[in-house]
Amino acid sequence: MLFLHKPATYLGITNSFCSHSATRFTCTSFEKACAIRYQISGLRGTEGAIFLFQNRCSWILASCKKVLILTIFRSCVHTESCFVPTSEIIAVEETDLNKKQRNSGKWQKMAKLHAFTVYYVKKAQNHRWRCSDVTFWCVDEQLCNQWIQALKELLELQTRPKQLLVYINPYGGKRQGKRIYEQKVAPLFSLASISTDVFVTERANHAKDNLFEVNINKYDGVVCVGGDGMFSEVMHGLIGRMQKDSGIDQNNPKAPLVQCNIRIGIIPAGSTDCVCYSTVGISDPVTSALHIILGDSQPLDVSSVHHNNTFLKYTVSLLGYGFYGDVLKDSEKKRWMGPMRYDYSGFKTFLSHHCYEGTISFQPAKHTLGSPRDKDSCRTGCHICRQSEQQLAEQRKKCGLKHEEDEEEWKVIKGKFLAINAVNMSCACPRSPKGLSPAAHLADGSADLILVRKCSRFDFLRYLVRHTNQDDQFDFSFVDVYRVKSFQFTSKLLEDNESDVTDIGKKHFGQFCRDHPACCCNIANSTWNCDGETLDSSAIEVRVHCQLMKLFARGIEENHKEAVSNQSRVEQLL
Ligand SMILES: Nc1ncnc2c1ncn2[C@@H]1O[C@H](COP(=O)(O)OP(=O)(O)OP(=O)(O)O)[C@@H](O)[C@H]1O
Ligand SMILES: CCCCCCCCCCCCC/C=C/[C@@H](O)[C@H](CO)NC(C)=O
Ligand SMILES: [Ca+2]
Repeated sequence: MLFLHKPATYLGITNSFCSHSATRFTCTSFEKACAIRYQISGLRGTEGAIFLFQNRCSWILASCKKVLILTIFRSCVHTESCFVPTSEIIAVEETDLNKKQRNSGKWQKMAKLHAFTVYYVKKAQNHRWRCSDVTFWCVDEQLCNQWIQALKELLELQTRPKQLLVYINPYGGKRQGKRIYEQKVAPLFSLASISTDVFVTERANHAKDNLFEVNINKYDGVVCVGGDGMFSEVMHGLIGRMQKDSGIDQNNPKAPLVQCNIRIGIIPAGSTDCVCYSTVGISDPVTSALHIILGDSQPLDVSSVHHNNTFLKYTVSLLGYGFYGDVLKDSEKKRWMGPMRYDYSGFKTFLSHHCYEGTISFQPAKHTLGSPRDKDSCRTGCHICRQSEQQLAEQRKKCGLKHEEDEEEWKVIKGKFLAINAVNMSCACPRSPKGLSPAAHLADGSADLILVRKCSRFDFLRYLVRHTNQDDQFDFSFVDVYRVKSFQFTSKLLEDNESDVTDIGKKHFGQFCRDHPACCCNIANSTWNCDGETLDSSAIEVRVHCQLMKLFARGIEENHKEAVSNQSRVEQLL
C-alpha cells in the first residue's frame, strides 16, 4: 500500500474522484508500476498510484475506466502537473517519519509506516521554477525501498553535475550575492547531493585569475554568483584557460578557438543580469540553481574583440558604442548607487545626445537561416541554432583546427551614429523583456549589428522606449540592422589621425564637430561597452565564434509546448 500525502497536488481532478478519501491511494505492485507501458488492466480498481513509465514519473488518481483516466490526465495537463519527467526530479529521499508524524497527527494512529519524498521541479508563471515535493506513504518497507532504489537509479542515469566550483561576487548588484547563495542556492545543491568548493572574491579579476590555477578537471561546472560582469570574468577565465592549455594564441584574431566544454551556471545577483535572463527567461536565483542541478546545457556564441592583433575581450551579450558605451562610462563612477546607476546615467546620456562618426565594415552571416526582423524568437531546442551546430560539426570534420581563410565580401557603412549595438543574443533583461534584438539567436554563430544613425532627441527616445515594449525596434528610418559573423569599426577621429598624423591641432580641437558646432557630433571617441566592461580602444575587430561555450540553461521554453507534449503523450498512452 502506498499513500499519497498531498491531496492538494490533484487540483485538476474531478470532484467525484477527489472525495475526502483522496488522501488514501493503493499502489500497483512495484513490477506493474515500473512497466514500460502503463497498463490500465493492471490497476484492478485502484484509487490512486505512483507510476514510472516511459521515463516519466507520475502520481495520479486512476480508475479502470479509460474515459475517466483520460479526463484525469487532461485535467492534470491544464492545471497542476502530476506528470514529472524523471529528468526533472531533483532528489528522492527516505522521509524522516518523526518529523512528518509530528506535523500530521492522523498518521500516528496507524501501524508502522515507511515513506519517501520526491523533490521535483514545479514550473510556475514566467519561466520561474520552484522545488516542490510529494511524500508517498507505505506499510511495506520492502516496497518502499524498491521505489527509492528505482528512482535513485533513474536519477543516476541523468548526466548531472556532482562537483561544482562556485565564485561569489559579494559586491555585485545590491551586494546580496553571498546571502542569495547561502540561503537560496546552497540548500538546493545539498539536497541534490552536489559538492561545492566556494570562493568569495576579494577583488575584481580574482575569479578569472583563480581559474588559470585550479585543477579544473576536478569539476563538472563552474557557478558564478553575480551579474553580467562577474559572468564575463568567469567566462574569460575558462575560455582563456582552455586556449592556453591548447596552445592557442588569443592575440591572433583569426585563430580558431577551442570550445570550452565545462559549463557555467549563473546565479543572478547583479544589476542587469542580461545573460541569465536571455538564456533562462527570468532572473531568479532558485530557477537558475534548479537548471544547474538538472544539468541543463545551452551552447552560446562568443565574439572575440581585437585591436591591432591584440586580444581585448570576449563578449556574449552587448558590445555597444555611443549611447550604451557612454551610459556605462558614466555609471561606473556611480557604483555606490547599485542598479539605479544605470537609470541615472541613462537619463544623463540621453540628454547629452552625442553622436559619433566612424566607419563600420561587416561580413553578413549567410550561413544562418534567420534574420533579425523574424517574428519568431530563439527558444529551447531552436532549429536555427541546431542547424548552425550541424554546420559547425561538418566544418570541423573538414578543416579540423586548421586556419580557415575567409574571403567573403565586406560591406562598408560610413556615418554619424547615436548608437552602434552588436548583440550575440536578444539581450533581454528585466528592464527590456524582449531585449535589444528580440530575434537574435543564442547559438547560431551570428550577431545582430544595430546601427542607430543621427536623429532627433525625440526620435531617439521613441527608439529607446521600444526597448521596453512589444513594438518593432527596427521600424525606424534611422535604424538599420544586419546579421553578421564579423565586423570592424574605426572612429572618424582615428581615421583622420592615421591619415594626417602631423595635424596635431585636430587632437586638441575640443569636443564638438568642426563643421556644425551645434549638431552634437562628438569629436572625441565614445567607449565600447563590452558586457558591462569598458574597452580601452575605440577601433575594434570582432568575430563571432559559434557555440564556443556552454551554460547550465536550456534557453527560453515555449510556454504552451510542455502542455501540448503532455497531452499528446496521454493520447499516445490511451
Ligand atoms: N570582490 C570584488 N570586489 C570588487 N569588484 C569585484 C569583486 N569581485 C568581482 N568584482 C567585479 O565586479 C564587477 C561587477 O560585478 P557584477 O557583474 O557581479 O555586478 P553588476 O555590475 O552590478 O551587475 P551587471 O553586470 O549585471 O550590470 C565585475 O566586473 C567583477 O569583475
Ligand atoms: C526612456 C526609456 C529608456 C529605456 C532604456 C531601456 C534600457 C534597457 C537596458 C538594456 C540593456 C541590455 C543590454 C545589456 C547589457 C549588459 O551587458 C550590461 C552589463 O550588465 N548592462 C548595461 C546596462 O550596460
Ligand atoms: Ca547569436
